[in-house]
Amino acid sequence: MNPRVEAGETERLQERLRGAISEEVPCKQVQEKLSGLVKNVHRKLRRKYREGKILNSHLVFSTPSLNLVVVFYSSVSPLGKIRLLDVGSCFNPFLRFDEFLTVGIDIVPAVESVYKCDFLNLQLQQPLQLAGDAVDAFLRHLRSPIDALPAQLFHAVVFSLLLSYFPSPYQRWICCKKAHELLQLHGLLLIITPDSSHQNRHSLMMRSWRVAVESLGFKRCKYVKYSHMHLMAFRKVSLATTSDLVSRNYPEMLYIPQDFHSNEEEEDDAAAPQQALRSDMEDDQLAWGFMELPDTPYDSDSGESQSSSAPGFHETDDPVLLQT
Ligand SMILES: C[S@@+](CC[C@H](N)C(=O)[O-])C[C@H]1O[C@@H](n2cnc3c(N)ncnc32)[C@H](O)[C@@H]1O
Repeated sequence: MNPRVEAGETERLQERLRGAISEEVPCKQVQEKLSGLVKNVHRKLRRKYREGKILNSHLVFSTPSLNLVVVFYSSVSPLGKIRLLDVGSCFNPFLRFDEFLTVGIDIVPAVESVYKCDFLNLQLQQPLQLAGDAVDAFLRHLRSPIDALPAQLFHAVVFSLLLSYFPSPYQRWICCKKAHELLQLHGLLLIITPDSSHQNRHSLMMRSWRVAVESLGFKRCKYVKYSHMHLMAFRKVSLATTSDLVSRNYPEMLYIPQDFHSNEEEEDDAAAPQQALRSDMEDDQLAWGFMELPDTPYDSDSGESQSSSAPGFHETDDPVLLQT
């Protein structure tokens, strides 16, 4: 049971969910607009990074996840590259890592190497019946825009700062479901999602996400909380999803605090432009908020602090990784 769903709240949530589903098509234009706005912030962040003012947020966030993918697959697939799909890739940050055959997709790509693709509307096709080399060749010859991909194509799918971008839990759910279909059995889904609170205030939310994602046929094998970030790795352990999807309302378990803001609150925000405008100093502070130090993780899901100083890679409960 979703811990946030109390008596009487279920109906309201279902109402919102129904609204979100029916609004999906016009939503595309809104998302493209939103995406443009976010890209401006990213452009600013990258400029400041180049000027030496901040670290590259993506690389800092992603390092532990990269370690996880590389360690995992070096045992399973010693030959060939790790086929990695970066959804909402923006500027293709994984391209520079030799270990990966990276496919970056985005609804509004910021660089030419990223393929244009609306992941929510991506069509899934039958898996390719090809040898590994031929699958790699297929990926190297993709053309933009991508409207469809074969199932079971990738070793890893990355959602870095993607899920919280969507305005409805149902859309986050669709993303996780597509990731499950696109992954080979034992493949990894890596989710990196921001958290406004550096305490473990949102640990119930993360537990809720875990239940929802696992119901699709995943098993969580890694979780790290940085002060303003959650990193989760899920392994695809089953080709099938659970059969009680509807009765358990799993999609709504992928909630974020903003989902519970009322329309009035949203309108108040929109009607107060001077509050939304930030000074350069506030922008800098925001940028610093994106910067994470990889040596201060703690597991807010268990309530335990992780004291190891190894930068963000502490594997304790993944049987395959333990064998390596
Ligand atoms: C917050 S940015 C994250 C960028 C990058 N992954 C990172 O970690 O820095 C979210 C990205 O998701 C993209 N996006 C939003 N909706 C999408 C969709 N339906 N399909 C593909 N990408 C989408 C946006 O264009 C944006 O580039």
